[in-house]
Amino acid sequence: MLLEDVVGADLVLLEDVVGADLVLLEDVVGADLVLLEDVVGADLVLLEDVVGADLVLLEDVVGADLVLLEDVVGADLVLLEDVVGAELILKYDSPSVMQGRRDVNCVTNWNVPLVWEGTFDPIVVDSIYKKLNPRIAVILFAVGKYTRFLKAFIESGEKNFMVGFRVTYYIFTDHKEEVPKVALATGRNITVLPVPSATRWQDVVLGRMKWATIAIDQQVRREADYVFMMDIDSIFYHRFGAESLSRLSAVLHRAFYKTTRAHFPYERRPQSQAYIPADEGDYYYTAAVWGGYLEDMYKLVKHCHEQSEIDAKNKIEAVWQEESHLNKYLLYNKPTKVLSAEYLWSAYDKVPEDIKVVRISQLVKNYAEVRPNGGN
Ligand SMILES: CC(=O)N[C@H]1[C@@H](OP(=O)(O)OP(=O)(O)OC[C@H]2O[C@@H](n3ccc(=O)[nH]c3=O)[C@H](O)[C@@H]2O)O[C@H](CO)[C@H](O)[C@@H]1O
Ligand SMILES: [Mn+2]
Repeated sequence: MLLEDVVGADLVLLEDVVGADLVLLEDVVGADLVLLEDVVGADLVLLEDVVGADLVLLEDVVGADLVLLEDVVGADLVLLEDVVGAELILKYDSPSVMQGRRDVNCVTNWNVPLVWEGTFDPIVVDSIYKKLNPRIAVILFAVGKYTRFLKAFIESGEKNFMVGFRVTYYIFTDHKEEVPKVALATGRNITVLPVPSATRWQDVVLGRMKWATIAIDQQVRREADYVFMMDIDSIFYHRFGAESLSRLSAVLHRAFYKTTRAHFPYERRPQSQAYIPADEGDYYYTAAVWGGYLEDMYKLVKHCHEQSEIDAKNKIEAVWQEESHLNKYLLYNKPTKVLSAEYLWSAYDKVPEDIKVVRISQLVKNYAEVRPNGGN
């Protein structure tokens, strides 16, 4: 079975290929979707020079000795589902020491990656983490009127967030009846957790540190290897994959990544535990997307919760609530990966030249209408 020089098709579909010795797909250029399904009994399944496909999906490949992916370039995602019994070999161009992004810095001054589109091969990265098959928890809050954001967040997450990995969305809400039924891929789940209603939005955002600490202690620790914390008022538009994983990964806030510390909205009052002196600071990180190894995340959320309790006793609330405490923590406990603002953009802002893809973006919302005490 041979398919060669397929150029410009939207969909290339090979289904129910039974009993062929060799299944060969070669020079498939510009297809949106390349789908190989129910290939039974072939000795060798070979995908070569598949260029520019959005998604390459191999499903139910049974009884092949070898599945060889050679020069599959530019796909956002290569997904192998129920490929049973075959040895998988990935072949790709030799990585270059000389070529790469030149328009942005790709490493921090403590020598960890600063992740941008073009600094990693998504297929190679995913295949590394696939072997570990990590369980990924996403801790979310949908309190009060914010339940309206759940459906689009999860539906778009299913298409773009850690596709092919095991993911559980832990949703803290005071309106569990408003959690939508969303079709999830295999290995993916939703767990709903109760949280009290709030009269101040500040209590919800700051309280995220407390409830995450409790949830990890009581449940998540047994069920996940990595934890992400995310705002719910966002939509995924593009791949957000295993390149984001590390012990502690934080995202550059889109509004401040081109400025210097003098302009960062850190907590500058020494009375708060989140205080950062004027001549200190690396980056300004958003509290709307961040993640890491479960125990590293636990230490972080617990510490920030305790710091905010001390603040409360002293009758002070950090200027940007949990985000201020997060920034303080990350200044003295450096993240092991820094993700560019691709990992959280906003519909409020134009996308500049250096942001090649918007992976997830905050929605425009009517703050006064959606928050219990209005305003921002
Ligand atoms: C891009 C960015 O930097 N975002 C930060 C900014 O976001 P925003 O101004 O977008 O804050 P927000 O209103 O989205 O609140 C943060 C999150 O808390 C939850 N929520 C909030 C209020 C409420 O009544 N119910 C509810 O469920 C919900 O998950 C929401 O997404 O300011 C917040 C408060 O300082 C947080 O630091 C956010 O991370
Ligand atoms: Mn938000």
